[in-house]
Amino acid sequence: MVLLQDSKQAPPRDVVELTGVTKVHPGGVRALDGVSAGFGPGTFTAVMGPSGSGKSTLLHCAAGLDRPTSGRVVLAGQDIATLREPKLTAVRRAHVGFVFQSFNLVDALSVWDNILLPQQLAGQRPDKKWARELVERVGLAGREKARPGQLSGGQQQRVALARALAGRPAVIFGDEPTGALDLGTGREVLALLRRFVDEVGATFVMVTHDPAAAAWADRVVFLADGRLAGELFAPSAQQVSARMVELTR
Ligand SMILES: Nc1ncnc2c1ncn2[C@@H]1O[C@H](COP(=O)(O)OP(=O)(O)OP(=O)(O)O)[C@@H](O)[C@H]1O
Repeated sequence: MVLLQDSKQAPPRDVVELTGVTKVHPGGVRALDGVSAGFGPGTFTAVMGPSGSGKSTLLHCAAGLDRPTSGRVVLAGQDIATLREPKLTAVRRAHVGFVFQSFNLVDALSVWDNILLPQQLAGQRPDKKWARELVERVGLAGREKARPGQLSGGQQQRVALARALAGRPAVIFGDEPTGALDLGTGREVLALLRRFVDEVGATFVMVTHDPAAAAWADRVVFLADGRLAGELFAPSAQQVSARMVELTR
């Protein structure tokens, strides 16, 4: 995991840095329009904005799932905006973890094999000691042999979180990671995410529609019409809601 640097040293470089990122989708929709934003190591950022404001597009461009039309995206020290396949996939597999709303676990594999799968796909030797620690940290010790279908939604998302962290990625992106969970279970998953940021220095960037979920972040970045529309630091859910009301007016 990323170790936070001594405060006397220069501030740590952002693990992901977008500069003037514009994305025009096929059909001419300008989903992002000159967005510049950085995500520092050991930080938890929520990305919010009205429907269609460009949140998913931002996440996809920052994670190397999509290429911007123009601008730079530096991920773990490499400009990925112009990188072609299969190099882009290699960078993504080495440095990025994902947590999705729908968990995206492989039902034919056990919990343990799901957690190790991304490292195996990346051709890395799985770090089993770290994977065991992750299973414990997410509260699933003893359930390693279970299939995802035998687990509750909250447990499945905890497996997905362990899977995202198993390769010690520079950054983890979450697309509505609590969107399919009930309130209490969602809160448990967010508390876990928060602990991974605070205790092991993980870097987490999450798109959400939920002000209560965003309030777990250190920083909330707002988008409107594909442009940055301000940010709030360690806000309450009420402050996030108030800002969203302003943006949707
Ligand atoms: N693959 C695509 N092809 C064409 N247009 C797209 C594509 N993906 C997104 N768009 C358009 O780009 C704009 C931004 O979409 P995006 O999904 O990034 O917004 P969002 O803020 O994540 O929305 P939501 O909150 O509804 O998920 C929208 O107008 C959308 O219709």
